[in-house]
Amino acid sequence: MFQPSGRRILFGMTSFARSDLNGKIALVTGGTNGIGLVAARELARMDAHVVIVGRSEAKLGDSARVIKAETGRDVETMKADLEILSEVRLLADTFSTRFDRLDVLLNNAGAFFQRRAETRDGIERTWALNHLAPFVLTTRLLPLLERAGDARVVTVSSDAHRFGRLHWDDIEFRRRYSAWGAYGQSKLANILFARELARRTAGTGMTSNALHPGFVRTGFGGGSESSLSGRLLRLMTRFAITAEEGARTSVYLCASPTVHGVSGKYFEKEREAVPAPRALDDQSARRLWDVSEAMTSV
Ligand SMILES: NC(=O)c1ccc[n+]([C@@H]2O[C@H](COP(=O)([O-])OP(=O)(O)OC[C@H]3O[C@@H](n4cnc5c(N)ncnc54)[C@H](O)[C@@H]3O)[C@@H](O)[C@H]2O)c1
Repeated sequence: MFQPSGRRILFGMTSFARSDLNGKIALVTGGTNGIGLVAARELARMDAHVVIVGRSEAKLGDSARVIKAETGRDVETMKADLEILSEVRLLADTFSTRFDRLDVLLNNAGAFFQRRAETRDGIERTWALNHLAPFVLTTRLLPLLERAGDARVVTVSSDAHRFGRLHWDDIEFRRRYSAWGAYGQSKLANILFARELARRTAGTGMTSNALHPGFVRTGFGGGSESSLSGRLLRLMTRFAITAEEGARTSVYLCASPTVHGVSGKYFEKEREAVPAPRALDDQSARRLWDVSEAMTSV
């Protein structure tokens, strides 16, 4: 089992008073690129013991070296393709063998898919990666999160949730695929999931929040340049903020003392924000939990 070291560094990029995460264990999905890489680096800089998750061993190694070079901190890596349910479960089980608790879980990995495709499990990819993966990873890691006493689960949603709705009768867009429809639905699900997790863990000390990182210049939307919406997305990135800026709200929710005990909320620009009314619907949040359990309990 992991034993924390005793080193302290207090400097960095965030606008809130720097936290000391010495001895805390943080798991960051999508920690090899974009927002997740910056967030992982900042948590490491605050002395957390950080584990990054990615699909490629080589990319994980490169990212760990970058973080080490910039912070002096070692980060651990765990390989998993989060589109595949068995790999999400294996990741949670491997993590649970290595560590006896988890203080910070940053559900950050996500993507936009221009064309409909299914995973090896036969599940539509956007739904599998953006919603079912964080659902399975978090629920499977709940015993470790509970053991931490005041664990934080932070789920990266998007302002795109505002045009999303839950297509209960066709959640995987089998009838007619819309890339933005699928993405918006998954990001709405992120907020409803964070909210329902907060409700279920109320009073335990654990918190669960969701956020919009801003419009961020990252690898996001890569591979969709051939379509009109993909080209538009790439054009618009000129006006986007940097990954350094885009990681701020994630790091804030993972580490700031200001949000200690705050749960079930949605944040933008390091401030609580009001999501779309659909994202505040507790009945939908409960239904989503049941549907997600049913879809992943095979
Ligand atoms: N960039 C934006 O403008 C923006 C806006 C709103 C929300 N977001 C959200 O922010 C989060 C991070 O995105 P980003 O902008 O840093 O994009 P990115 O493409 O740079 O990073 C996404 C990360 O997810 C990982 N990932 C993708 N598929 C995976 C898989 N199958 N298994 C494991 N890991 C996988 C990638 O390796 C990468 O590390 C996403 O959830 C995205 O929906 C981004």
